[in-house]
Amino acid sequence: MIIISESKSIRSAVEMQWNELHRRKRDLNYGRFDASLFSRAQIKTSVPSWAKRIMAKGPLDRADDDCKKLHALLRGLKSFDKFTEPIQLAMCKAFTYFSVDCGRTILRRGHVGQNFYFIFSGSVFVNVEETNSKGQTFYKTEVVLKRGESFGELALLKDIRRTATVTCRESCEMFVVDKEVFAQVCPRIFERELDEKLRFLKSINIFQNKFWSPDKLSSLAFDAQIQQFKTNKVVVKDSWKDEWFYICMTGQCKVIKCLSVHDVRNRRISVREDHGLKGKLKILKTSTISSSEDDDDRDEYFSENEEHRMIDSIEKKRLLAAMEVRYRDLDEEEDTNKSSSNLVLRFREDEIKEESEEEFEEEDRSGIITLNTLMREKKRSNPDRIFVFMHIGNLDSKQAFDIKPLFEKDKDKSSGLILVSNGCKMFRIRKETWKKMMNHESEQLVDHVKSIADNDPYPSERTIISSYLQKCQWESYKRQTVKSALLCSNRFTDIFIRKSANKSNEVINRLRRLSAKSKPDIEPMKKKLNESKERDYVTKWLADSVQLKHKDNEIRIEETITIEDRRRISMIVPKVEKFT
Ligand SMILES: Nc1ncnc2c1ncn2[C@@H]1O[C@@H]2COP(=O)(O)O[C@H]2[C@H]1O
Repeated sequence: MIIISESKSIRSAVEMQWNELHRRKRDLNYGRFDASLFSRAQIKTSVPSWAKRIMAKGPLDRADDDCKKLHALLRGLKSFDKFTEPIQLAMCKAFTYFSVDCGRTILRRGHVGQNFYFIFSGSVFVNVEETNSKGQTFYKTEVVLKRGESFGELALLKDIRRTATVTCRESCEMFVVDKEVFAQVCPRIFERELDEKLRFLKSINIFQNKFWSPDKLSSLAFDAQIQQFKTNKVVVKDSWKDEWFYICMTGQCKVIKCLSVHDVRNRRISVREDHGLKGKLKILKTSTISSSEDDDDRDEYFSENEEHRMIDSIEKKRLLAAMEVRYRDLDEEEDTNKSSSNLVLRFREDEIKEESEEEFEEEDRSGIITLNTLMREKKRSNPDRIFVFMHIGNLDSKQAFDIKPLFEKDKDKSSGLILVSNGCKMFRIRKETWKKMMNHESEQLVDHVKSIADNDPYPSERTIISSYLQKCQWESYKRQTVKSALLCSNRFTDIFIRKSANKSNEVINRLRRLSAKSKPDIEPMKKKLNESKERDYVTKWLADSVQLKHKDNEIRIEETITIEDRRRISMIVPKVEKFT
């Protein structure tokens, strides 16, 4: 028999928020026609009445055909598919049907376990008790489980009390296995899962050490979870704040750093000027970000406004760009053999696609969001700030993600790294479990893990900011050179103005305004472009166009220019061809 607790349980903040939101929605929609009740999704996810009738029979009264029918209904559910077919059929003989309304408590932490549950429809909150720094206990939603997932196995497997409180998030339909049946058929499958986790742990660098006793590894494996993520789903929003420590089992993830331009501007980080542009290009004012060697060198081509304009255009495009940066650490910078082109960041506009509101809703329900949603969340919570998302590396199979937060405190409250799936299976260990375990471990073990953390492959925040600033400088330099090239070549400007007359008065006016200013000397700029190691197409094109000798037919400008330049240059390109 299934007993649902009638008394009110202590809710987590997430749960209360959810209930409040849904109460308001319900009030708002009261009396309205609910089309969702008739949607295909709804029809598909309710337990059919024939299945309920089968489950109303006792196990001995169920014919083989009944079991096969139930089996066909449940096949495809993630948790159910973990079991072998004979076990699945055995469970079909014993399943009972259970439906529960939103807000009810299904099982409570500390109680004796009686059942194991498969969720057929709806979703549940798994709430665990936590203690804050003041010693107060509170409930926190650990995870939201949905259709296809199961819960309630820990108490039955380990013969312990319930480890969490499970409450109903949306009205749920469940298939329930009694503990006796569970004890007969299920443990083997969980043992196999535990074996898989143990084998994986042992294959990871951090755990290959004689100081990890088999017992320690087993308890880590028992507490660990395996999760799968589809492409573009956010695995970790912030590595400093996440309560889990992740290792990639299969597939790959992108490691992304979110920079707030506001913070960048206020950090006094110097930009190394070692890529042929020394002393000339300071996008950021020396009052906000200093260049260590050249504070007094005010020979700037670009004002702060210039930078704002560039950032604004990014903003307008809602780009909050996912960028690619290959970096080198400032500490390594003595190695002058490395090409400065390593510092180039590339916009990945293609990755920022619009999402429909529906998709957004769906993600909210599952609790896992996409990178786009995370970007929007950031923007929404800090509307005055401009964020830049930089792709700083990848996480491949058997690699652990950002080990440092396991040892260090986030002293300066800077944000950590973001992990986004490219399609992956992840292994996660609760940081709390890890820390408790490490407290009792030998110093050698701690040193072993720390030494691995020290070889973390990700650049420091300082390096990332420095690389970003260099990128800004370079983009700005290129933009200014385009401007100069336009001004210097009368013929070019004339054609541009004439041909675009019908298209945009604004552009023409802007060009006229530019022409009114004094023309910069193009020769030093040309020299810089030629000297620069960054020989991309735009550079080449600009250098050549000044001499009116370029061969434009081969130039794939679309691939190489920044978003803002593209607007300006794409209008020019057809005319450029006439020079050949
Ligand atoms: N962090 C978690 N992630 C997913 N499920 C959990 C988590 N913690 C507890 N549970 C589930 O919640 C259940 C509570 O009862 P049990 O301890 O029997 O088994 C537990 C697990 O099935």
